[in-house]
Amino acid sequence: MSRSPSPASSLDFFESDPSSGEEEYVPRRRQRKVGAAAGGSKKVSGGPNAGGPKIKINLAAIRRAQDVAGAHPADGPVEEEDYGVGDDDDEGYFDGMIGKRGVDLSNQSLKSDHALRPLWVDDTGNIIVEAFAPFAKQAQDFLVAIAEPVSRPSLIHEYRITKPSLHSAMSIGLETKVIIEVLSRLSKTPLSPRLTGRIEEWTASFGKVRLVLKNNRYFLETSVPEFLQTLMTDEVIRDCRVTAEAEAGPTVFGAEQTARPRRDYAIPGTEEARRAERGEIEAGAIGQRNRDNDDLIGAVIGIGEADEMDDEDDAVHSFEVAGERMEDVRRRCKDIDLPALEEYDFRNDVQNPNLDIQLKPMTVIRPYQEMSLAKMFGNGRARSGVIVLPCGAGKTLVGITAACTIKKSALVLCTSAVSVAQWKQQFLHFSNISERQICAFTQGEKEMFTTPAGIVISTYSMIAKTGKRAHDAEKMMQFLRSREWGFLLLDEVHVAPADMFRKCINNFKVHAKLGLTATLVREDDRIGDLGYLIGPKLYEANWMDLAKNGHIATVQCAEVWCPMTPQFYREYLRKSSRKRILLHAMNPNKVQAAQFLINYHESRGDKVIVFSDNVYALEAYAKKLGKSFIHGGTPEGERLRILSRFQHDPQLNTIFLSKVGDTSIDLPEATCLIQISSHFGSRRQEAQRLGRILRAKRRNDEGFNAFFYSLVSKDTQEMYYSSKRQGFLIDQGYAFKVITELHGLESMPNLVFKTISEQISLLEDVLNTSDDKAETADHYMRLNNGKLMKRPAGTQPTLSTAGSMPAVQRFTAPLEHLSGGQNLSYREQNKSINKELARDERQNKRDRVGGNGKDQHNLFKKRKQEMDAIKKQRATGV
Ligand SMILES: Nc1ncnc2c1ncn2[C@@H]1O[C@H](COP(=O)(O)OP(=O)(O)OP(=O)(O)O)[C@@H](O)[C@H]1O
Repeated sequence: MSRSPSPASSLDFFESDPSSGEEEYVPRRRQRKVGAAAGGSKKVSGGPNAGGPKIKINLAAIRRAQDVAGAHPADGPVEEEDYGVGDDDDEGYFDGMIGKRGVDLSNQSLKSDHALRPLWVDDTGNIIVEAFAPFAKQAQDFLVAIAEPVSRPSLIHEYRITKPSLHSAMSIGLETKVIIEVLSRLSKTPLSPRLTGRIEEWTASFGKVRLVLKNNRYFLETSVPEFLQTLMTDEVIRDCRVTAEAEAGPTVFGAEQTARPRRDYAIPGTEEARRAERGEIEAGAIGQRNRDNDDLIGAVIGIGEADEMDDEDDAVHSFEVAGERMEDVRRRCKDIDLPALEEYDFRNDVQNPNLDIQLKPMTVIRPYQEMSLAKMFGNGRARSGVIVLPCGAGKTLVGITAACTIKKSALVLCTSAVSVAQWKQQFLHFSNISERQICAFTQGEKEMFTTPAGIVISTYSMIAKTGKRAHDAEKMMQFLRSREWGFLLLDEVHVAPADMFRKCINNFKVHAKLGLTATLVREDDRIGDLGYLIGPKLYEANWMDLAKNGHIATVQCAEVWCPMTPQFYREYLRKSSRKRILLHAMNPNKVQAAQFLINYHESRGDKVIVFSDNVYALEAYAKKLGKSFIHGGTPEGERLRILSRFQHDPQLNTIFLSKVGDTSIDLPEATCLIQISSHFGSRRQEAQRLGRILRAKRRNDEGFNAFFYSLVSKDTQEMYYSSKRQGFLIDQGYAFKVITELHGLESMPNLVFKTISEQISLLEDVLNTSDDKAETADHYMRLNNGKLMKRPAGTQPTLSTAGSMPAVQRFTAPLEHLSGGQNLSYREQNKSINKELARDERQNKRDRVGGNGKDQHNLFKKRKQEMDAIKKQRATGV
């Protein structure tokens, strides 16, 4: 399945079948482990009752890149991400997993009909799926619900049962008995008692404790007296109790408090909703259908419906906890294995006014969007949790449909002012909400809705801001804090665990929370915190399935190895790590590879985005190759003009973008992406960048492929970071191919840096450049008054950050900033290709209206003649 990189004779290797396992490239970090300590293959012997053959599974080839400790370059600084993300590669979501790595089946015997069953399940909870086996599709639907997908390439998938994954399963209505029974039926070997024991132990207490918001006060509820005892005597939770309640002891409610109905209404935008509207199905029928659907695999292998929760008839004990200690309560409940379930019975909430919002009749949601929402609303209530869908798959519509289902006031948080504008526009586009009912809370807009219920859209940084606020912003915050919200929607929820944003979740009285993301990864250990901050993962789509069905584009990925020139490499080995960054980014062979690929793809009719985190390299490449570029310092008008020309002008087919283009950029025209310098090892950034071409307009053309190239200087630290960055995408099933030679490059006309003297001159430029140019962060933003300033920590660079800033800002800065000296490096851009392009455009315009006299419209000719006559009269006095 894996192969060592070999020279590609030309780009035509992309024509090979992308689904072929043969073509898959396993990154270096994995390769090191293959056949070494990992124990490349394991034997499974047929037991006495097995009757099956002896089977060998090559496990090493499908292990995750993250499993293997790659050599960390001694000089490789790991830069902090935005939002306070640190540098450790950890997988918080997997905390509490049963087994660590690998599938050990040495003591297991095969069932006689094992060939029909798709799963290998070991006693530690690691699962291998044969994606080609009968029932594999149903098995995967089931596994997504009960386990963490670890890696899903074309033929063999890997999952892992973890404590949080079991909690997710329970939260969407699966029962312990069903989980064990279905797993057992799908497994080629009998389940070990150790595994079933663990599953029983870990699911025993789930769903028995609930966190409920009533009349602006939070209560912990349980119907199990021992759990109540544990909660009330726990020192952390005791500390969070509201004192008056503590003295009074817990309240006992009737059984109706925990009744768990089935969903008996249709999710808007679905076929079911349309049939219900036409009166073709009734509520009772919907409830029954959902009962059947909830039994995920029952229809296929004959398991009966899941049992109802057995606590329905018990009395419920509850005590109040302080709203401002919510994070502590949630975390503690998780730590003592009594995770608090948060569900909102919005249909029976009479305290909060209803919001008149529904999807427009023309809005139809896609099957995977419906499936993710069915997990959220499975039992009639709104479960808090996280939905994971690939970039460009339509998370916005999922969020809007959830809001249309709950029909209560909603608060939407996004990462930038651009996203706020996009969310507002999408709400207005897909639903019947009126302008009066929806408002944005950003630096520039601070309107409140005037109706009893409404929607507010804001940014994490706006909400999390500490210190003194402007009067109107403070008033808005008071408004937001003072009321109960039916629904909190968190876009790009992977940012929420960062210190500065956590308070966004705890600051408000919220019933249901939904987090949306494409990349449930962070380079620190905090992704697991989402489990208690928001709720369990409710659904995670398979990127490859969505690509197969044309919902996102099919992408061919490649890593292009560019050898360093001898001169550059000599300096690379001598210099400090900061200078090294510039040297491997500016490697002349890499510039040539970029030029070759741009030419190749432009000639095929592709629109190309070139990403560079390093602004120095970005400008140098773009100027040398005569292309337009955008970074944090590019004025707003110029950005818009370049983006618009990229979309509509057949003459402008390539743009260079810095980090500002990572998110919030919707360019469905783009079909090819080339990365020349990247942000160390961020898996999330790699996936977000790929997301820019997943929306390709032409994705439904037969045989259409988008292309993603990462250019890497060979034998430098870039190679290590590159393989780390690819980890997430490889686990989604993307195969990275290695190109070591671009045939035809040498003979390309106008090849840049062809002679040694040109290369040495470039080297001199790089060596004479100050080390701070090595920074990969695009630290600058342009204010409305045209000045550049350092972007505040924690804010994300976006394509219109400038527009979101106030005209006047007070900030501390060195003296040269007062003289505008800090702009010097950006002044240069005024002479850049961007300016030349603008000049050309003006000239073209003049030519079009006939400024040079040729092809002039008669009207202009006449006007010119009149003006000439007047001038002549004045000059001659006649
Ligand atoms: N059911 C649908 N019907 C019609 N259009 C849809 C549907 N779902 C999504 N889209 C369209 O797909 C495009 C991508 O959607 P959206 O911007 O929500 O993606 P996303 O998942 O948020 O991507 P990213 O993570 O990159 O921001 C949008 O133009 C959106 O209108």
